[in-house]
Amino acid sequence: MARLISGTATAERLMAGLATDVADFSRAHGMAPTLAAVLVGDDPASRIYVRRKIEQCRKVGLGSIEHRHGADCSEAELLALIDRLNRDPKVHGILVQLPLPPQIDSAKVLDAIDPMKDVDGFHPVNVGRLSTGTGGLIPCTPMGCMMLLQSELPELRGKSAVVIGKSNIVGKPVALLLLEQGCTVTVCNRHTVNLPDLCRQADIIVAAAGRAGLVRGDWVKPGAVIIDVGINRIVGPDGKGGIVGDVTAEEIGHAAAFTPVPGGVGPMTIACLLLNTLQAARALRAAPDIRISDAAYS
Ligand SMILES: Nc1nc2c(c(=O)[nH]1)N[C@@H](CN(C=O)c1ccc(C(=O)N[C@@H](CCC(=O)O)C(=O)O)cc1)CN2
Ligand SMILES: [Mg+2]
Repeated sequence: MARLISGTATAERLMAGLATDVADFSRAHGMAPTLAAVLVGDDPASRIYVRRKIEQCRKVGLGSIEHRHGADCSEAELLALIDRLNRDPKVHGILVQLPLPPQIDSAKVLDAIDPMKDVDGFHPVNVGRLSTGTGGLIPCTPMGCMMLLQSELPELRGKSAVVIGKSNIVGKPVALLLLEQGCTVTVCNRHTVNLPDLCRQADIIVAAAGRAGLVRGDWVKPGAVIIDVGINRIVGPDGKGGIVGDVTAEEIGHAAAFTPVPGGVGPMTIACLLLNTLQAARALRAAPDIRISDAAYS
């Protein structure tokens, strides 16, 4: 039977360690690392995720500020808010919950966030740092994927990995992180010719295509490790709603290990966001002199 890699348990352990580190930071600097979470519009899932992020901040002792705007918020208003948060020395991390309403250019908004406060790791400076392996803030879901994968397979050098999905949030950054660890990476999408054959050769499959049950049992090599990033809302034959991943979980008993949905990568996303907020606060404290806006750092 394949081992279940619990994101819920790993996230809890990560949060327990974080609580200690956050307390140390707060004691040393007389202020808690603080996250500003920006929610625009009324997408129900986004509201739940932002609420959870704020709750989890409280659990580990991080400060948090929530900024809510209606669905009719203009791009200019949002950019003005980002500018204020960039300049606010009491804010160490800025997160703009995605997706944004259609009148707002998401790329423009993400580009406006100070890269040192970009705790989602979506700013082009952090994307560039990731692609050159030169540090920066790493996107939360890919970081969570790597932590879960390495808890099962500590040595990744020489392993073959297939990533299904090329999104900026998951597919591309996770492929870069795998490359950095010495994997041979094939980045695919659900239209890739011979996708099942490519998967059958892989030691690692990261499924991030957003298609319920896309990866079937006979696509999986015995002993492979499967990281399922899909979050697909479905209605079962009994009429009840639920969430499933991109992998047909009941068919992969011959894998070595897999992340479940729910309870796999999802909980790690928020834990890694908290970790990034602490990292950002530390980096800002370490480099106060190069920041024109932070006169309050002493
Ligand atoms: N600014 C950002 N926007 C979005 C991100 C992101 O990382 N930054 N990722 C997703 C949403 N997301 C966090 O924001 C997120 C998604 C899912 C989970 C999670 O814990 N999922 C559960 C199951 C789903 C549920 O219960 O509703 C799980 O997998 O166990 C956490 C965070 C898009 N937007
Ligand atoms: Mg948009």
